[in-house]
Parts: sequence; structure tokens; C-alpha cells
Amino acid sequence: MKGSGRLRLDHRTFIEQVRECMDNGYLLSSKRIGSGAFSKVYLAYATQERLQHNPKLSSDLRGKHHTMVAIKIVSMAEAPVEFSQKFLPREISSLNATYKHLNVVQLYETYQNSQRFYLVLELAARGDLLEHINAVSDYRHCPGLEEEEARRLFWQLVSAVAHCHNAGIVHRDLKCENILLDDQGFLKLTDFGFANHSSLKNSLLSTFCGSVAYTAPEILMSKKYNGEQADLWSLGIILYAMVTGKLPFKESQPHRMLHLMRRGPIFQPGLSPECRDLIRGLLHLRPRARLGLQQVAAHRWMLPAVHTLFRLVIPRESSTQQVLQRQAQGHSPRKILGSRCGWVSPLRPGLRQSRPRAPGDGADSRRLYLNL
Ligand SMILES: Nc1ncnc2c1ncn2[C@@H]1O[C@H](COP(=O)(O)OP(=O)(O)OP(=O)(O)O)[C@@H](O)[C@H]1O
Repeated sequence: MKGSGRLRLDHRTFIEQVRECMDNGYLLSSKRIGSGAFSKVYLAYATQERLQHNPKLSSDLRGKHHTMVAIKIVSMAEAPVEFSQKFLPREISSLNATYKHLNVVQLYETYQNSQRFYLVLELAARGDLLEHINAVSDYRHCPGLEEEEARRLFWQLVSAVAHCHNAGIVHRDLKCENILLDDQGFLKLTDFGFANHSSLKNSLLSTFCGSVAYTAPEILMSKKYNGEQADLWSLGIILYAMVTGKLPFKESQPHRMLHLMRRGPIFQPGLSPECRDLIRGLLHLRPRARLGLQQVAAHRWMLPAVHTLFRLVIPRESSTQQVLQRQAQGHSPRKILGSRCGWVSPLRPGLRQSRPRAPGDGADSRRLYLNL
């Protein structure tokens, strides 16, 4: 189709989507905040009428003091049958099963017609963890987050994953791109397209899911695997990426990847021994040897170091209380000092690098800082 024809079609489709959203109580904006393989995600606003009729929505948005949501629109014409009949229903049932946790994106409701499927989601407007790591790395001229900030985010991630596992859900695609940040600095786990119910404790799975760079060795070796233990491996990769700005093992060929995994992660100087120990504890080749979530939570790196409390009071804040409060809201100590370090600005145009890709395409992992 020629360019102008394509544009007309896109415009017509958008107008139809606006109407369909309006019929269901949402004002769809033209601000596209992301796209997936078969979906587009837009900023939208809940109408007062919708708020009155949807208790999930009204109770959540009341606390946030705004009416914004993210609407993910899946085109049924573009999505293959496997996606619409397998992955989409899984995503919805996993989001319903994990409702409600501060660090897991909430699904408020869904609606559909023969052409499109709509998911009304909690908005996480500050982009994904990968963008955040890259933005902070650029600012610091040094790859990775400061350990203090990584710890604050990792706590939230561990809490989100523990909540999912307790609800019988294994995510199976944990990676920096599937971890979003909201405008209060809270981490929100998302993209449950590969998630599965693990109601039978110790039951083994066999499907390959996720991105190679974050995938556990037992999955690369096509062994039957335990979904929770595979998620733990991915947590180790994410923590490494947070504190170093790099991926520990990067190879497109699974057998070369396995070679790197056997060798183990290599750390840059300056990383604390406690952090190295936690990463190693998660990146055990033998799934059963990996630290469990409770052990992670009790690990000494997870405890805030006393010296950071002293470091925090150095900025000219009126009280320690105020400093800690601001940090809990997502401000790093640097930001307290008035620098522009830290969060990527909300919905900054041009910042997102999402591109349509097949689910599980590991190529996006190449976006990590200094490791392109
Ligand atoms: N709740 C949300 N708030 C803000 N942005 C979101 C939200 N959900 C998704 N996005 C944005 O839209 C993008 C695509 O969404 P999502 O990852 O859910 O789609 P997908 O089809 O599963 O993608 P993929 O093909 O990468 O697996 C995300 O990378 C993110 O940038």
C-alpha cells in the first residue's frame, strides 16, 4: 500500500479505536506509549462514569490522584491464532491472578470486538528499567546504577516476583524491558504473555520462553525446568544489569551462551562483595542450588548499609525524615542535590526504542549500555 493510503487507513483505524474506547468509558489520547509485536499501547483517561462503575479502577486511581490509564490494543487481524488463543488469554489470566500488588501492573478490565482486544492497564509512565539504566549510566558516565538505587529497585522486583509465585504464576520472561517505572518511582512488573500457572509445586515445564540473554541454562539445554527456579536465574541477570549496565552473558548461539554461563559472571572493580555474592547465588548453573526468594530477601546486600544513611543526610534537606521520604518516592541522593540524574522524564518523545518484534525475540537485549 502507498504511503498516503496507509496513513488514511491508520487514521481510520485510530478513529474507530477512539469510538470503541469511548463506548467503554475511556478517552483515548493519540499519545502512543509503546508497541509490542501485535499491540499498540496508548495513554487514555477514564471517564467519571467509568470510574463510578468499575471499583478496581476507582479505588486505584483515587490513590493516584489522576484518571490516566494505559490501553493496550491488540489487533486480532495481525496477531497469529497462537497469540490470540494462547498467549493473550494467559496474559489476562496471569494479570487477574496477580491482582493486586504495588509492583505488578494491574489489569483494570478488558473489552473486545471481532477486530480488536483492549486491555485497560495501570499506567507506568516513566519507561522501562533498561531505559532507566541507560539514562543514569549516560549521566554518570559510568555504566550501571549506584548500588543503593539498585537495591531499592531490586527489593520491589523481588517482592513482585514473590507475589506472583505465591499466586501460582511463573513469569518466564523477566527482563529489564518488562519492568516499568511509574511517576512515583515504583517499579511495575509487566508483560505476562509467557507466564504460566505453576499450581503443581515442583511441576516441570518444557516450553522455551523469554529472551536468550535472561534465560536459565536448563532451558537453553532444552531440559524440563522448574519455572520458579528459572525466574530466579533471570533475577540474577537483571541485578547484574542494574549494577553494571551490561549483560553478564551475551551470545546469540545457545551453546556459546552455555559456555559463558559455565565460566560465570565477570565483575567490574568497585562492585561490593555482597552484591557479587548475591548475583552468584542467583546465577548457579544447578537450579536447585540457586538462592530462593526468601534467602534473597534475607541476603546481607539487601539490607540498607548504615553508611548510606550518613551519606543521605549530607544534602541540605531540612531533616533526615524528608530525605528518606524523598528517596522512597524514587529520588536518588544525586537528585536530592538538584542534579538532573535519575528518572527518565515521563513520556519523553523519542526516548522509547520499542519496535515490533516477535515475542521472545532476544535481540532487544542488545540495547544495554556499552554492550550494543
Ligand atoms: N501499563 C503500561 N504503562 C506504560 N507503558 C506500557 C504499559 N504496558 C506496556 N507499555 C509499553 O508498551 C510496550 C509494549 O507493551 P507490552 O510489552 O505489554 O507488549 P507486548 O506485545 O507484550 O510486547 P513484546 O512484543 O515486547 O512482548 C512496552 O514495552 C511498554 O513500553
